[in-house]
Amino acid sequence: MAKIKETDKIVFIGCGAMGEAILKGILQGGLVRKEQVTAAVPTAKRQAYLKETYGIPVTGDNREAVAGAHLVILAVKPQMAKEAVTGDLVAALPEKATILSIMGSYDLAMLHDLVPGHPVIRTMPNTPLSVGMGMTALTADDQVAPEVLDEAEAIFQSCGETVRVDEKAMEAITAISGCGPGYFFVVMDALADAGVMAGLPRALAIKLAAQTMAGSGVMGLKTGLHPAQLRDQVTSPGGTTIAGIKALENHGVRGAFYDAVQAVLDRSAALKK
Ligand SMILES: NC(=O)C1=CN([C@@H]2O[C@H](COP(=O)(O)OP(=O)(O)OC[C@H]3O[C@@H](n4cnc5c(N)ncnc54)[C@H](OP(=O)(O)O)[C@@H]3O)[C@@H](O)[C@H]2O)C=CC1
Ligand SMILES: O=C(O)[C@@H]1CCC=N1
Repeated sequence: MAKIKETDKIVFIGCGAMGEAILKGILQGGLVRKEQVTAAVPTAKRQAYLKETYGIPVTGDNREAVAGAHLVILAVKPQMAKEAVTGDLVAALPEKATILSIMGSYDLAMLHDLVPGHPVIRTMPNTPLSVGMGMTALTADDQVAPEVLDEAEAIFQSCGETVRVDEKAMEAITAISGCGPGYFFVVMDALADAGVMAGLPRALAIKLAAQTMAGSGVMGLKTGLHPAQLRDQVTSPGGTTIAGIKALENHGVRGAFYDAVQAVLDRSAALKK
């Protein structure tokens, strides 16, 4: 894993759910010292929380935050990008600063318009980053120095897996791993509800559903087997699991995922306009 120089300053513009997950990962993983990191968020409450929890410098002034920055992580909602990254902020950026965006539906061309003249990296992380199990895709323009891209990848490797991709894959990746935790929490909640219906206490039903999802995911990763083979291992002929799977298929579970992914692609395209 690439190292980040002790003299390099990393700045978060916006530090909510995802920004904090990345911040926690790089501090806990020892990738950077807390003195190297600065966060800029507008509300006093969030500023106080980040300062107290992580001991990092925090400010409400985005321009002040980027002074001396090596890497600027844009972790605001895409709808807030133009408000957060004003012309004044761009003027205050050090000439060599690289911009790393985690904003969904914000492509490299849009990033170049936002931060003209700076190398840009586009990423799509996900919330399991906060427990060291993230999945992050990265793509960059050819202005990004290879060592800076390595450092950017190291940030996300400190809290999960990474993959470098062509930009054209980013929207589909958003629909699978970026939004995926949302789908799986719906499934977890639904399975737990069904357990409650079958008479289990709520806390036990949630634990059974969550550990089963986590264990199945790890099996998929560790065995390298096709999901259909893993499903077959659970499914005795004439047994109980196949009865449950038939009910799921009757309810169109596969079609529901095709539709979910298509809905994200459509929404992403609409947001770009
Ligand atoms: N959540 C997810 O699963 C994923 C999110 N993303 C992307 O990450 C980005 C952030 O999402 P998420 O963390 O969920 O959002 P949050 O709403 O949790 O965080 C947004 C942050 O931006 C700050 N902010 C708002 N306006 C400004 C401004 N003008 N200047 C500086 N900071 C500002 C907020 O500050 P304050 O707290 O003070 O209001 C907050 O800290 C989005 O672009 C999203 O597409 C990508 C992958 C997954
Ligand atoms: O819903 C969103 O906008 C972000 C993008 C990927 C996951 N969450």
